[in-house]
Amino acid sequence: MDVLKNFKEKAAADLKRIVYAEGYDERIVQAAAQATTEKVAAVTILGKEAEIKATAKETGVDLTGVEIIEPENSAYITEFTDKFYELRKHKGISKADAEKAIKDPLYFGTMMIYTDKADGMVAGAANATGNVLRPAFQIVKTKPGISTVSSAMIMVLKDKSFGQDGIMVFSDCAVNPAPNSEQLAEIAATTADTASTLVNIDPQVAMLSFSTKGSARHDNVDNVVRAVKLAQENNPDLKVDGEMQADAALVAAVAQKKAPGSKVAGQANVLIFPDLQSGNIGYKLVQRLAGAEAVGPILQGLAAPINDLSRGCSVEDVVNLTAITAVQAQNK
Ligand SMILES: CC(C)(COP(=O)(O)OP(=O)(O)OC[C@H]1O[C@@H](n2cnc3c(N)ncnc32)[C@H](O)[C@@H]1OP(=O)(O)O)[C@@H](O)C(=O)NCCC(=O)NCCS
Ligand SMILES: CC(=O)OP(=O)(O)O
Repeated sequence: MDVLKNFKEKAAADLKRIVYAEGYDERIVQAAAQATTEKVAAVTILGKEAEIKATAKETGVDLTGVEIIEPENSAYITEFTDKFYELRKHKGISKADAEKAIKDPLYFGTMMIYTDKADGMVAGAANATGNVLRPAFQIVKTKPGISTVSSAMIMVLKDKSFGQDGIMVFSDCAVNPAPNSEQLAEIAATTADTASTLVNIDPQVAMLSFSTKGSARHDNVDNVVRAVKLAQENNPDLKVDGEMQADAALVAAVAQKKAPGSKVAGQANVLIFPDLQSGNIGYKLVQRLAGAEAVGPILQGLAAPINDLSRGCSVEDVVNLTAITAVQAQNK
């Protein structure tokens, strides 16, 4: 299964408008040209028009068909400022604070989505994750029924014996530093949904720990044990089990010894990490040491698709995440 080709084909079938907030980054300008040529999305770049055009010239890319908006000089400033002020005035912000925030391309781009001027946003090539997340949390907020936004990484492994034909989904690798049991249980269910709707995986969810079925005792283990119970109770049809170590989740022979009788152990294709330290470190190790392609982080649970890039991203990574964001917008 060529996952990324699938996303691009789906995106091209019903073109969505995706905003790039970081027009000052060369990779973003190149990606805008590529995504437009490949018909992955209709792209709007935010930033200084003269600078963006100069970057395009220097890097030899053609921006025909790409929309460029300068937030500071945009006709939308008053509308966006008023809307943002209404959304955040209970937090004590002034109109001047609202206008200052809205001139930041990350807030401006998020407000374009909120006001239906765009379908999704991709940012984070030049910004830390927190900067991309804050406007999303403050403006578009969560989908009905979801309280915690989290993230999924689609891992395309070289060894096709793992996951579903080498495809696995990891979470949470980007958002919640220390999820409690309720949040972990919700992250498990949301990630299973992402796995089935975005990559057509029949989810088998392992909730990871340094303990398998009571082999170790610690408060951190108890947090995962409670999360497993909640995830099972709240989603009776979901194949979810734990707490288990990564080897028990992935290797049938180990699963037989450590978690006999588990319907998930040994064949997990969705891995839920107990916290952000393990999740972020875990995906980067698999990416760098096992040569896996790591697509994401894809934000899940937001009311509209906004996705964060790693600052180490390539132009191809930006185009791939654009395709995924566009497909999320189609599924919205
Ligand atoms: C996500 C993050 C930016 C939240 O920032 P914060 O300033 O600590 O969060 P706050 O507690 O002040 O919350 C800000 C708002 O976001 C909301 N929020 C925070 N986390 C949320 C979540 N997971 N889902 C939904 N809303 C969330 C809060 O409810 C709050 O809303 P409000 O202002 O309307 O009351 C922070 O948790 C973070 O930095 N996470 C790690 C990101 C990271 O560095 N990842 C590693 C690299 S990918
Ligand atoms: C997802 C992630 O780790 O992002 P960054 O590398 O930008 O911190």
